[in-house]
Amino acid sequence: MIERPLYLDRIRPFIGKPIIKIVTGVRRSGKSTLLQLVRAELHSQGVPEECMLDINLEVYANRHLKNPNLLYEQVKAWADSLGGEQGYLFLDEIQEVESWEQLVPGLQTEFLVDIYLTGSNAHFLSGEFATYLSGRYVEFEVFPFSFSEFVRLRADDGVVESMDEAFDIYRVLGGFPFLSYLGYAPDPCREYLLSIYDTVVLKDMVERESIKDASLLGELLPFLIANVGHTFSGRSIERMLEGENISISIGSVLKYVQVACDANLLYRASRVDVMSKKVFKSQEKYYLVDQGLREAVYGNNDRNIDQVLENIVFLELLRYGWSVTVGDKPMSTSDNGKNLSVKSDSPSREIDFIASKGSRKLYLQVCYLLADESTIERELKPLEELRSDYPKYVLSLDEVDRSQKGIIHRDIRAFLLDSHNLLR
Ligand SMILES: Nc1ncnc2c1ncn2[C@@H]1O[C@H](COP(=O)(O)OP(=O)(O)OP(=O)(O)O)[C@@H](O)[C@H]1O
Repeated sequence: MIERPLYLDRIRPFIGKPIIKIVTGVRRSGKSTLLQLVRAELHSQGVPEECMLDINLEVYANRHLKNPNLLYEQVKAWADSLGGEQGYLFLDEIQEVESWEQLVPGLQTEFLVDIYLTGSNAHFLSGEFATYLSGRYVEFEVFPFSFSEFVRLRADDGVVESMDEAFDIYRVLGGFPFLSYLGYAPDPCREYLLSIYDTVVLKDMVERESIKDASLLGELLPFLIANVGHTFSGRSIERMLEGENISISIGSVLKYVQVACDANLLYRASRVDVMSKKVFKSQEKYYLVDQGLREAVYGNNDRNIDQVLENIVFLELLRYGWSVTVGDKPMSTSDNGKNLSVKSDSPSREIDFIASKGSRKLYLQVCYLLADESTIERELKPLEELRSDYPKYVLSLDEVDRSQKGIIHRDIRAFLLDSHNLLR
């Protein structure tokens, strides 16, 4: 098991404080394991085992605890036994408990225990949840491994390889932690990733949202996954699917896309005019929570390398808490706006990502190789024309440094390995 300082550093200030800690994220991204890391940290600080109660509500042996009254009784018995010592309560897959959002805040106030919950995001979005827990929780979203976590895990597993070799695996198979147990062998990894995909679709989308036409969703999702990083509109998708004899209304497209976002499968980057800050409706781009899922569902990660690299950088920015939009028409503009942006369709005018975090901002272009003068011009020009003191990056797989005119060129792999310093 590798440490995940990216998340632990964020959770740490809240440990022992009277606020509920909720760990969300796509299935199998490492939420339960993160809670184990929190427990290990408490342990190393001298918190005795009996002061921690860990209940996984998906385990068969705990099925009776899905009844909130029985869960309440069990927590009460444990809390009473602590004789005034601080208790730490870990409830894994809390959505399994009926009306959990009514139970949990009461546990905190009645027994003064420090509470940690996990569940997939889709389950934390209900109106009920907001009513009962508003202002009483902090949320931490866990993503599959970043490239640097992936490299750390490979090193822990004793694998000796170059950064390029490691990245070639990562950009195809992605960062789901369990893949290391499969030795990153392509076929078993593909099967494993498809099983995650199927579970997310079935449990977090179809069942939860009571989607009647699951087969339509099954047709739409692979299409969206194939097109990550491309500009999207409900109408363009409707038309393209029509070409394949699939009939779907714009309303259904938009609804299904939202459901995929709620399930932490897709992430939206809206497009903004860098000058006016106007948001262009329906010209968004979507990215997938993990590029390995794209390879499993659609394939072609090797061929569609530009899209995959964009996806990797977008997710890295989210991991570090940046908000990301797509930037349009950056000609002769200055930048006081918030958010990160994506490319427009007029090549010389787009900026792949505008990322914002508090008062910080970054402009980033992502491409495979700055192979010729026209590519260099296309990628660098929009940044050159932007009058801004914020850092401007061009990220590619070139090893030759093409930094110029205030634009920092970085090898994507090196950027990702240094993101703890650059993006924190
Ligand atoms: N930090 C880590 N180091 C090594 N392996 C990990 C790490 N985190 C998770 N894993 C492995 O990945 C798999 C999934 O992890 P985990 O069960 O924590 O995910 P989860 O998000 O809680 O899953 P689910 O959504 O199904 O509840 C497990 O096999 C676990 O051992």
